Amino acid sequence: MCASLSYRDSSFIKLSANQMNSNPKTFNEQLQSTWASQGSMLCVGFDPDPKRLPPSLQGKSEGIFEFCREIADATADLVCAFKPQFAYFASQGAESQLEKLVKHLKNKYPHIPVILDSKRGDIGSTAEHYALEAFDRYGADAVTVNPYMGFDSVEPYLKHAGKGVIVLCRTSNPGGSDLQFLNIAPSGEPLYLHVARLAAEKWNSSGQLSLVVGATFPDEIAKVRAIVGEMPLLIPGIGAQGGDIDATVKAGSIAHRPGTGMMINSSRAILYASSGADFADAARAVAISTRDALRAAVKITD
Ligand SMILES: O=C(O)c1cc(=O)[nH]c(=O)n1[C@@H]1O[C@H](COP(=O)(O)O)[C@@H](O)[C@H]1O
Repeated sequence: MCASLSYRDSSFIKLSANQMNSNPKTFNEQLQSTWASQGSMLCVGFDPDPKRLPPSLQGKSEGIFEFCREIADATADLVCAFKPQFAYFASQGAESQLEKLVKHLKNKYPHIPVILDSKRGDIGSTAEHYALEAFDRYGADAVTVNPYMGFDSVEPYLKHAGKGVIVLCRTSNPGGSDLQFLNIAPSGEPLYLHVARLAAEKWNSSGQLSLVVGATFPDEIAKVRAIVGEMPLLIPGIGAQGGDIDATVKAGSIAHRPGTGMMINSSRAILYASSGADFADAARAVAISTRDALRAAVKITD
């Protein structure tokens, strides 16, 4: 973006409308497109904690929506995807604000895929309804899913052609090791690698799957990448969780396609860059520096 053009200018919005004409259909196609057109692997996450909203929005009837909309408008040219976190809305009874946010994103930035992070996992008949919730009610392009109840709990999401299904593999939290690092019979490999292998070799005939691997575990990202080929990876854990950007990008890169293959998420470090009235500008500044650090890491790796 040229220096004189602000993200608040109408010509900036027209740029997005033009990109709309070449809006590809599936989640994976959208990602391939934003990796290229935005030159970014940054995913901005919306985790709107009511206690951390700027004073002007606290207690306001649509304060959560307004906060997220401002951040989205300030960062839309910097991201490959957006990721609203369901619990932050549901805990406040703010589902209608989540619906409104996704509508805003899809109307104004139809080229940017929206991931609903709800980490659902249940028996097939119930999973069918979680899939309807994500794709029909909220209009998300992709959803995070917990695979630890097995394939019949993942399959209902795959029936929604073209939608992305992002399966937890090696999560970013320390406690993920309690189960995901356990070596399992007969191969003796850790459970998370078994999940990666199932995803790559058995579950992905429709090409809709991605995997979650935490930036806090770069060695594990590399092991997963070696198994899954070019499958997209959602990588949370930079920013507030302290994951190393250079190590993450090195580990998750696809050798012959630099700058693709990863949605590297940051939520709190961007959302709460300032607690004052300048929160959107401050979020933009951190998003720019994060995107640029990711770009620089791609150059080192290339
Ligand atoms: O699926 C996720 O998005 C996710 C998986 C994981 O392993 N770790 C993880 O932090 N997340 C989510 O990614 C976001 C990380 O937020 P920050 O730590 O604030 O950047 C939160 O919404 C988490 O729920």
